Amino acid sequence: MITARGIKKQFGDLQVLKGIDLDIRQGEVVSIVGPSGAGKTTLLQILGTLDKPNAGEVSVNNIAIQQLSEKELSRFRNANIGFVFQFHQLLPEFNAVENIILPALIAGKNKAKSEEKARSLLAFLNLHDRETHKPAELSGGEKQRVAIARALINDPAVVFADEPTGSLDSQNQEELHKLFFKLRDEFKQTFVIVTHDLHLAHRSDREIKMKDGYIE
Ligand SMILES: Nc1ncnc2c1ncn2[C@@H]1O[C@H](COP(=O)(O)OP(=O)(O)OP(=O)(O)O)[C@@H](O)[C@H]1O
Repeated sequence: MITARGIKKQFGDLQVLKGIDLDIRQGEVVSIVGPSGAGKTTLLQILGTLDKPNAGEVSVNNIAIQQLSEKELSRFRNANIGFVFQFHQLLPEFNAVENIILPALIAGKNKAKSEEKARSLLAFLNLHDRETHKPAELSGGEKQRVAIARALINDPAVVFADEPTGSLDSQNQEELHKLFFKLRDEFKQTFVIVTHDLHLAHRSDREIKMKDGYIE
């Protein structure tokens, strides 16, 4: 479902990715682990089409990313890819439902239907009583679950998550782990997760270990 071949990336003189080949199948929870500076986030950004490699090719759902124009790429990304970051990046002035439906509105979907879907996602995430709460009125774990609902609103082929449990305590980390696996089991949702959380990595379907710009 995601194929990367010969990915290289450098920033100035620094060669961060030195030739990465990778295949990710639908319904897999894949963790990318490795020491700080190994290139994990850089790889995630390239797989997620947020950054371009200096060499190599990425395809998502059989679409070769480098062949898309910038406009086609943003449309493709919004429709096919969900993102979850360490810090939720919810908009403070919007409530949970309003935050979740933003990618759907950008994709031109019907507002009422999107709200209905946002509410059912919130119910699935055990947040049915938080629909009208703004981010400041939610706990860290709740904010992260709202961010996951936002990532899922357009039924993405894949969700990329960068340290999604990094700002959570162990109980909330555990809840988020369970949620990833529940979404995989019930919806065949694919996740690619950069993490220092080894408990999560060990429970994943696959652990990809990076070191110095290579996969070990
Ligand atoms: N935009 C950039 N410009 C210059 N250097 C960068 C840029 N992004 C990343 N780097 C450098 O590339 C290297 C790899 O960074 P990356 O964030 O991919 O590592 P990482 O494995 O995710 O590390 P961590 O676990 O600390 O988040 C680091 O040395 C970093 O400083």
